[in-house]
Amino acid sequence: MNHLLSQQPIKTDSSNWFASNTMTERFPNIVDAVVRANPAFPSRIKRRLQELSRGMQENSRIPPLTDPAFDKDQWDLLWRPFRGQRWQETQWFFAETWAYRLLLEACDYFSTLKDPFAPLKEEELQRGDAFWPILAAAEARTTGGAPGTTGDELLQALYLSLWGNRADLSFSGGAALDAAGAGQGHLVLREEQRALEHLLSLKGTPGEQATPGREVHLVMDNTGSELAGDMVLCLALQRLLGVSLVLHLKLYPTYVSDTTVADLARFLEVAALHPRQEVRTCAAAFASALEEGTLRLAPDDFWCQPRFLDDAPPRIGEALEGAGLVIFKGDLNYRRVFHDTLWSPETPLEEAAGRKPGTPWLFLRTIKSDCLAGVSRERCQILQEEDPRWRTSGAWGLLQVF
Ligand SMILES: O=P(O)(O)OC[C@@]1(O)O[C@H](CO)[C@@H](O)[C@@H]1O
Repeated sequence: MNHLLSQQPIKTDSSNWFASNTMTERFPNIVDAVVRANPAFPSRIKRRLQELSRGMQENSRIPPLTDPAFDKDQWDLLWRPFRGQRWQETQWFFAETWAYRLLLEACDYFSTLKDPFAPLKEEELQRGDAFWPILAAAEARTTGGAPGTTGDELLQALYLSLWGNRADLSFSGGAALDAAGAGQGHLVLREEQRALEHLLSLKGTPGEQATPGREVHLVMDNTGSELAGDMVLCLALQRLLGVSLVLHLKLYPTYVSDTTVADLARFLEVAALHPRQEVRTCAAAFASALEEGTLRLAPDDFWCQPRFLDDAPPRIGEALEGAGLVIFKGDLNYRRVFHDTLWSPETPLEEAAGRKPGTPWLFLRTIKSDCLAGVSRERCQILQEEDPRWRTSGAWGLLQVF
C-alpha cells in the first residue's frame, strides 16, 4: 500500500497513486469524453478543453479563472493559496474540484447554462439501467413475501441508496458502471444497528407535524442510478417514519454526474414515461412529496467548491446542525467531511472531522478513494489481503455512523 500516512490532505504527487493518476489520466479522459459527447462544440471550446487537459498532463501551473462569472470572486479567493502550484504537486481535493470549475469555464457554461455533462447523464437515463434500484425495491416488496419489519425495509432502502453510488460517471471516466449493486458482503463497515436506532428515534406518531428536529437531510451525490436509490430511500423514510426531508444538491454541474435540480427534473420526466409501472409510481410519489413540501430541494454552490465541511457557511452548517439526522452520500462528501486526509484508519471520526456534530451523521459510500477513518486496523489488513484495490475500486461499501 503506497500510502504515506500523513495528517495533511492527499496530494496529487507521487505520494498517492490514485490522486496523481486523476490529474494525469482520469481527468483528461473525462475531458475527452465530454468533447466526444458534445460534437457541436465550436473549435475554440475544444481548444480550451485540450489546453486544460494538456496542462495537467504536462504538470503546468494551475491557472486562475479568466472569464467573468457570478462566483469568480469567490473562486479567485479559493485559488489564491494554491497560486504558482502545479497540477501534479498540489492538494487533490482542491485540484480536482478546481479542474471541474475550469472545465465549465472552457465550455462557456456560465454564459449558456448548457450542461456539458448532460449527454453523458442522458445516455444513462435512456439506456434504462438507471432505474434498477427502484425495480429492485419493488421486486423485494412483491417477491419478499410478508413485508419485513420496519427495520428490514429501512435497511433495504439504505443499501439501495448506498450501492446506487457505484454508478459515478466521474469515477468511471464518463461511462456508467454496471447496474448491478454489489453484494452486502462487500462492506468495509456496516453499522446497521446504530443507523436504525437513529432513524427509528425520528418516527413520528400518525399525523404528527414534521419538525426540523425530525427532518432528515440528505447530502446528495450522483444522478442516474444513485438518484434512483436515493428516491427509494426518501420515500421509505417518509412512509415508515413520517419524516420530512431536505435534499442538498449541487447548484451547477460538477464531477460529471453530480445531481443538480435540472438533473432531478429530467430524471422524473424520463421516469414518468418508463415502461415499468413501478418506476412511474415511484416518480409520481416523489413528485407529489415535492409538491406537498414534505421533501424540499436545497441547491447550493458550496457543494461545488473545494471547501471542507468545517468551512461551510452558516446557511449550510446551521441547516445540518438543526436536522434530526444527516445522510452523506458518496465518496466526495466523505472526503469533504474528513479533510480528504490519509488518516490512520482507526482514527476516531471526531479527530478526522475536527468536530463532533450536534446530530447523528450517516455515511452511505462506495469507497473510491483513500480517505478513511473510524475503521479498525485489523479490518483494513484483512481487506488489503483480500483485495489490494479495496480503497479505490468502488467495489466496497461503507455504512458508517458518526
Ligand atoms: O462522490 P462520488 O461520486 O461517490 O465519487 C467522486 C469521487 O470521489 O470519486 C473519484 C475517486 O475518488 C474522485 O475523483 C471523485 O472525487
